[in-house]
Amino acid sequence: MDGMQDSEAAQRGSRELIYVTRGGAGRVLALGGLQQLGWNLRRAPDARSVLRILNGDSRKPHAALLDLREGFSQQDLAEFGAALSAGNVGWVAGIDARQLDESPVRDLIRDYCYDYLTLPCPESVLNTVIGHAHGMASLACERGDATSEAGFDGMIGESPAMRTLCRTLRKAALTEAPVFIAGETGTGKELAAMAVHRHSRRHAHPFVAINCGAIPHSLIQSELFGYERGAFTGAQQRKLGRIEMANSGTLFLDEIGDLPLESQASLLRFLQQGSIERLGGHEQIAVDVRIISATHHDLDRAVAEGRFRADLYHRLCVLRLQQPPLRERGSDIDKLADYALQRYSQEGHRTLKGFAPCARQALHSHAWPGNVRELINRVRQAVVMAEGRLITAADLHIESSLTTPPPTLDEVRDAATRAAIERSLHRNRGRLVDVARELGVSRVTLYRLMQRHGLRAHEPETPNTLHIA
Ligand SMILES: Nc1ncnc2c1ncn2[C@@H]1O[C@H](COP(=O)(O)OP(=O)(O)OP(=O)(O)O)[C@@H](O)[C@H]1O
Repeated sequence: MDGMQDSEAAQRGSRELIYVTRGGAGRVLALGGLQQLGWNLRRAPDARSVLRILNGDSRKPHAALLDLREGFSQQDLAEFGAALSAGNVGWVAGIDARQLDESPVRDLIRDYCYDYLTLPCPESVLNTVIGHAHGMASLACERGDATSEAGFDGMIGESPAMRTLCRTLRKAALTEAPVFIAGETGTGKELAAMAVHRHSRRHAHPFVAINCGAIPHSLIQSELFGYERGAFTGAQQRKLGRIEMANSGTLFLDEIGDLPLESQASLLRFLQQGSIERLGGHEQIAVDVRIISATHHDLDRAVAEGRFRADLYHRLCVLRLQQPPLRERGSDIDKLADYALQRYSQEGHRTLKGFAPCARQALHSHAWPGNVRELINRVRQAVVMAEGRLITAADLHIESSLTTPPPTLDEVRDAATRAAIERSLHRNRGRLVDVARELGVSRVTLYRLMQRHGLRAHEPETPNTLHIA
């Protein structure tokens, strides 16, 4: 541990305070009074030291004071992201007033901090503000413990993948950083976004969702930014856009990958300026929203292919979460099925007792391309259609998957080998020497494998020949 620690206070179960500073010993001494107030003070000069402290005790709530008055370059600030979103920490930035004009400092405060203070300030003020930050971090921990059985904020699931996700969601709720949720359709991205909002300090303000993929391109600008009366034919009165409706709260941009390039530029401008202009309006309107975005498309690929702006991508993907597909969530499938049965049981005409063994087996052999949404819909339909006391695989309409047995390990290995050789042949334009080298096998082995998998070596490509007429 760097710096000081009041062991007496620690024994009393004092509150943890991380003090991040590049200032001299005097800075730390100036906070000495806080130890008497029950703070266990630990000094960290950089992001790595913060992570080291949190790794030791990641579940415990901490307050942290990030004293930005001296010694931090822009690069240092950029590197703080991971540390500022780790653990259960309520961050408070300490700055001198002029620093509020510096956009890296403003961004850091807005995205990650519970509050900020201009330093120096009276000890009582400091104690109150970091006390509140610590209180918020403690609340997040309590929620975590209380909901570990039933999932996070209504999200059913206790699989390792869901536990990891819920831990990350709780941390995300403690910050203001833009969150990007990736995941297949129906995995619960919107539910996760609502959970972050409800557990954030914006919870008393609106949560506004917009599905960028479901709105015609010609209407998306007016949906997002609103319009003034007379802005276009048919605009008979002023209409607020979704961004403005979400003021002080959270805006959930679903299927962000479908946002047309024109709207991407306008959204980026809004994120940079913190203000919007309604269509047909001339006034800049300041709007304060936290952005959570999601998509089931591969956004990295969309950036690489020029369909999504890289600068907007970096603005949106500060905290990146991955929503696991249902097929990777093991016993969560049973829990979700039981939950859906309980929820919709009154819709059926007879009292159902649960799932027959064949239904349980079917639930686990199905690939769930539509994930949780598909599972809920199938159970709901089965509740209505079931004729016995137990829901069967046939009631769920997934019996066909039972007739296809899952692949054996040998089959999986064979398929992977064949695919790897095919890809390498393609990459190396059929040159077997290079394919063998790339795959780490001898040429003889490669021939043998190709024969076994029915692969033919096509003619290696020769350089283009120039024909002169
Ligand atoms: N863990 C969960 N516990 C309970 N219900 C869930 C869970 N995950 C998803 N659901 C339910 O599944 C349905 C689909 O969830 P949601 O709309 O959040 O998915 P999505 O990933 O945003 O889908 P899409 O990509 O199609 O927009 C909703 O009815 C939601 O309530």
